[in-house]
Amino acid sequence: MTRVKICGVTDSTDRDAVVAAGADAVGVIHGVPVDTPREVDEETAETLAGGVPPFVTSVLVTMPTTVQEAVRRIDRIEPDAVQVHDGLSPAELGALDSRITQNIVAVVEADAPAIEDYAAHADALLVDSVDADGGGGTGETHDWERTRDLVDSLDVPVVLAGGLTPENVAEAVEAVDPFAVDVASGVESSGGTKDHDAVERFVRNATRASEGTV
Ligand SMILES: O=C(O)c1ccccc1NCC(=O)[C@H](O)[C@H](O)COP(=O)(O)O
Repeated sequence: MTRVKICGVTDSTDRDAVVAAGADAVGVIHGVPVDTPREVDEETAETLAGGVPPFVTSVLVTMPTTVQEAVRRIDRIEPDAVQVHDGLSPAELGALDSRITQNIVAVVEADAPAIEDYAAHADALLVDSVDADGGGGTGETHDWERTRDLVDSLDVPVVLAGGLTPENVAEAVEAVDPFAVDVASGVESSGGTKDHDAVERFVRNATRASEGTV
């Protein structure tokens, strides 16, 4: 069963629509030193994460430069899980793990070196297409074959992200068989605003593909 994370919600209307569509996880982006319409301020991140109901996972997506910075953010926002893009080494992820109760999702590029080191210090890996500044939300796909190899070889759950849409997610699920799929720009009507119909189609198409009912 492939789970679904919808990333980069910026208001409660979109958050609630994502939950109503049946997503397993809702991503809230805060503390990223890149220009993105999906980032919210700390107070909004706290409110959005706090409004995610039981049995759905709130995920803080962030790019800390130190463990201390990450801990402070997580303590304030109190998400169910944290997704760390860039900035922290595998050893620093291990240090972070010892200071928080949340699961850590480490973001890697499919062809990055030392992926096994990140896997050893994280609860899950998210394989993404990353821009020059290390940020996500690129809308670009990457080599799904490589991600499929990681699914087969690693012990941790592997999440597929990057350029997914309601139209290609079924093919992606069939090709990679990931633990979860993740999307941000592919289900938007404009930057930072979710298209609720696209969110529903994404969740439906991912779920049906993983159940083999496409
Ligand atoms: O989405 C962003 O703008 C972003 C910026 C900086 C760090 C992370 C970001 N997104 C994280 C995600 O988990 C996205 O869902 C993932 O990168 C896929 O994005 P997309 O290709 O737009 O579906």
